[in-house]
This record gives sequence, C-alpha cells and structure tokens, in this order.
Amino acid sequence: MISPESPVVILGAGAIGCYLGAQWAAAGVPVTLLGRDRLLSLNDTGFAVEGGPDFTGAELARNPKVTTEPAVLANAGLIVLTVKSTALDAAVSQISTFSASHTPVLCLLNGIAPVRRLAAALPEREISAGMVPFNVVWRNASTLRRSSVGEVILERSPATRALSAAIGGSGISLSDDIRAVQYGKLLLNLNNPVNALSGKSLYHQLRERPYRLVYAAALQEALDVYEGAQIAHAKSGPLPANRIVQMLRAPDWLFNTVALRLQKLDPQSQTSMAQDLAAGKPTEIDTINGEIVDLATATGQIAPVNTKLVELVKSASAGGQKTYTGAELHRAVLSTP
Ligand SMILES: NC(=O)C1=CN([C@@H]2O[C@H](COP(=O)(O)OP(=O)(O)OC[C@H]3O[C@@H](n4cnc5c(N)ncnc54)[C@H](OP(=O)(O)O)[C@@H]3O)[C@@H](O)[C@H]2O)C=CC1
Ligand SMILES: CC(C)(CO)C(=O)C(=O)O
Repeated sequence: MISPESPVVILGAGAIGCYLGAQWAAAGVPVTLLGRDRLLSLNDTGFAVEGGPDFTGAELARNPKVTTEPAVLANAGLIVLTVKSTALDAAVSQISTFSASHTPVLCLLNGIAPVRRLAAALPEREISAGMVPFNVVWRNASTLRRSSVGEVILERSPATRALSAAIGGSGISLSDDIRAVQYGKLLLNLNNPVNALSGKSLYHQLRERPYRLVYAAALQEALDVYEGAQIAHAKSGPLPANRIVQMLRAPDWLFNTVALRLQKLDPQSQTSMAQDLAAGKPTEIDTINGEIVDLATATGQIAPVNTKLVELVKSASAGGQKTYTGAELHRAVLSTP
C-alpha cells in the first residue's frame, strides 16, 4: 500500500530513479530517493528535470526526499530498484536486511538476468519487472534531461496496478507479457557497447554508418539466437527489429534524415554504458550483450559479434583501448576471423 507513511522508495537513485521519482512525485505520489552522498545537496536545492511529456521546459523537483539511509526501506510501500546490475547483489542484501518481507519490489534494470536473480534471492516477495525505453542523462549535478521518447511498461501485478493508479496512469502501461517486452528492449541495448566505445553521444554515434553496421550485426545475431532459442520479443519503439536492422544499414543521408527524427533523439543523449565507461565504473556488459552470448551457449548456438563486443568493453574497462572510430570498431568486431 503506497501512502505518505509507506512511500515508494527508489533504491539506486541515479538517472532513471531520479527522473521517475520526480515524475511520480509531480503526480502526487509520496517518493523517497535512496542514493549516494552526492545527491544529498538536492534536498536543499531541488533538481531541474527537462524533457518528456510531464516536464515541459525545466521544472524544479523539490518533492522527492533524498536520503542515503537504507533504514527508509523499513516503511516502504513499494521498493523500486534502479541500481545498475553490477550493484544488484548489494542492493538485494539491503532489501533483505532493512525491509519487511511482504514489501513488493519493482525491478527496472535493463537486461533479463537481474529480475531473475532478484526473484531467486527474494522468493517470498512479489517481484515485478519493468522496462524503461527512454534515455536519461545528467546535464550537470542538478539537472536531469530525458533525451529520447517512449512509455514505461510494467508487468501487471497488484503492486504495479497500485502504482499506476496512484500516478493516474500517465506515462506507464501494464503488460501481461513483460518477458517479451524485456527481450525486445534488450535488442536496443545491444548498441550500448557500440555507443560506449565510440566516445560520442548516441545521436552522433548513430549518424555514422560504420558504427551502425556493428550494431546491425549484433542485432541480427541476437534475432537469430532468439529464433534458435524460441524466445519471443515485443516491438520496442515504432519499428519491428528486422526493419531496424535494414534501417541501420541505410546510407547516412537516409538514416540521418528519417530514422533519427523518429526517435526524437537529442544531441546530448548517451547510453548508460557510455556514462559508466567514461566514469571508470563497472559496466552492465555481462547482462546486456553477455545475455545473448549466454543464451547462444545454452542453446548450442554461437554469437561471435556480441562475444567480441563483450571482450572490447571489458578490455576498455581494464585500461585497454577506450574509444574507436567507426572504421576501427567495424574492423575490430566484424573483420576478425
Ligand atoms: N540511463 C538511462 O538512460 C537508462 C538506464 N536504464 C537502466 O536502468 C538502470 C539504472 O540505470 P541509471 O539510472 O542510468 O544508473 P545510475 O548509475 O545513474 O544510477 C544508479 C545509482 O544508484 C546508486 N547505487 C547503487 N547501489 C546503491 C545502493 N545500494 N544504495 C543506494 N544507492 C545505490 C549508484 O551509485 P554508485 O554509482 O556510486 O554505485 C548510482 O548513483 C540500469 O539497469 C540501466 O541499464 C534503462 C533505460 C535508460
Ligand atoms: C534507452 C537506452 C536504450 C539508450 O539510452 C538505454 O536503455 C540505456 O542507455 O541503457
């Protein structure tokens, strides 16, 4: 039950957690943001949120209270998990230690494995999965910007029905097949390492065909692996995945005038993996492209393109080559035997 005494607690208040927390608080939902020290100053100043249908122009979000104290989990009516997958185990242990065993958890992490791991670690809980389609970046220490389009989709459950009712349904839809939605989203995330290794904004990376060809190869490979493993995926965005592959292969003049407009990407957009790699943090590569590699292995298939992307990101994280021109990345991923 969500109420002022039992707020929504967002565990892992970063780009996505703060954006959604501000959006839900603006709709009248009691929200507490549980994050790191650097967020605490936002309690005094508030933070500006730009972009998206609920924030026309920059709006100051003062409502969500920010804390670093996991003890707030004890009174949560709903825990919304928005940490990176690399921080999942520590977050699960905080949930177990501090919250009541009946408190539901909504998992908004990218990838498929995180929600499975969560359900396995907390078998007594109501666990729901969700999918965030759009990109959010910090423009500076107190300004968040949503830089692409789409609607959040949540698995239909008692907890998500209550959340959706509390926010008046806006910006969220409920699904009875969240697994297909997550597998559909994973296909978009296969570009994350390409974006991270380009060192460019998403908008500028996608404008260069050699980068797009690498992403197209990773995406086509994933579609083949899904087919071999009989995995259903939902459409994520306006085009089906096979049309996205075709579109990515189009010449720059066509892609840059048609496809980029459809996504309404703004020039500052940057994938979450690019943000991590640039900040020297561990990346989610194992739960993104690594998921395709694991699925291929489990079903007797191979996934050399995604395997190579995993390798390159791990090498970059370990101090190896961090940025690649389009031609360099194309050669490194697609020209190896
Ligand atoms: N950013 C985006 O545009 C999108 C991201 N996603 C997905 O959403 C998820 C969250 O991504 P994003 O918001 O970018 O991630 P961020 O890194 O911006 O936010 C996570 C925040 O949680 C903090 N944190 C980690 N563990 C804890 C803990 N136990 N207690 C309190 N705070 C904690 C992190 O701090 P620290 O770094 O110091 O550990 C970080 O500040 C990921 O799975 C991502 O793939 C999905 C769609 C779009
Ligand atoms: C929205 C998208 C695909 C790109 O920003 C993303 O999920 C991410 O950055 O991890």
